[in-house]
Amino acid sequence: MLEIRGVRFDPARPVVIVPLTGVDLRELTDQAAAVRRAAPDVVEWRVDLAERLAGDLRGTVAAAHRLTDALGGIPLLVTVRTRPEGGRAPVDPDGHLDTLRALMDAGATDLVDVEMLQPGAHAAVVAAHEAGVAVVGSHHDLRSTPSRGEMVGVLRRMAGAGADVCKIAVTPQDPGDVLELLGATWTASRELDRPVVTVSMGALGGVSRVAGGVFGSAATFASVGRGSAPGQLDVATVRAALAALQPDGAGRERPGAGDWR
Ligand SMILES: O=C1C[C@@](O)(C(=O)O)C[C@@H](O)[C@@H]1O
Repeated sequence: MLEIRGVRFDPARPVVIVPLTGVDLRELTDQAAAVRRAAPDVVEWRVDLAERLAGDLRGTVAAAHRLTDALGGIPLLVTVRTRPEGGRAPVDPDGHLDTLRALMDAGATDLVDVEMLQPGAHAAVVAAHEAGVAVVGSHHDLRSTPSRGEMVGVLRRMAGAGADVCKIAVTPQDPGDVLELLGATWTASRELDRPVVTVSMGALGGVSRVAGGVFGSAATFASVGRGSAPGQLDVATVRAALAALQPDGAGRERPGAGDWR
C-alpha cells in the first residue's frame, strides 16, 4: 500500500486532495491557510495556474517552500498541467521537466504529477524516482470517455511505465460514460499492484468523486474556494459523502486490494 508521510492510498478510505489554484504567491499563501484549516490529506499545487510565476524557476521553488511551511506538514503534490490536458502550461517537454526537476531537486514536493502521454514523461519518472519522489501518472480526456477497455489499457500502461499511482480523468456525455469509468476503476484496481485514481469530470461525473472509492479509486479531488476542474465538489460535501458511503472503510474486503509493495 503506497503511503506518503502517513497518508495511505487506500480505496477503502480515499485520500482527499485539495488543489491550490492561486495566480501568484500572495493568493497561494492565502489559499494555503484556508486549505490547511480544511485539513485535507494531500494538497495539490497547480503550478500551471500560478501565471505570475511562469518562467521563474527560482521563484517557483521558493513558493513551494513557502507553501510547504504554510501547510504545516500536509503532503504536497506538484502538478504542471499542460493545455491539451486541461491546464495552462504550454506543451514544452523540456520546460515542463525543468520545473518538475527544480522542485524535486530542492526537496520541495512529496509527489509529482506526470502526464504519461506527453513527451518527456519517461525522463520525468526517472528523475522523480532518483529524487525519491512518488509519481502520480495522469491522463485527461476533456471531451469524451473512452471505452472501459481503453481506460484500463491506459492505466495499465502507466503502471508499466513506472507511475506509482495511475490516474485518469475523463469527460462523460451521458450516465453510461460514468458507468464505464467506474467499471474501468473496478477492473484496473483489482488488476494493478498500485493505487488507481479515477475521475469522471463535469456535473454528470460528480458521483465518481464521492463514490469512486467503492469501485477502487484511491483518491478524490475536492475544492476549497476556487476548484481546478469542472465538477469538483467542495471538501465538506465530499467528506460528508465519504462518511455516508464508506463509514467503516467499506471496500476494504475487496479481493486484490492487498499490499502493493
Ligand atoms: O488530475 C486532476 C484531477 C482534476 O482534473 C479533477 O477533475 O478533479 C483536478 C486536477 O487539479 C488534478 O490534477
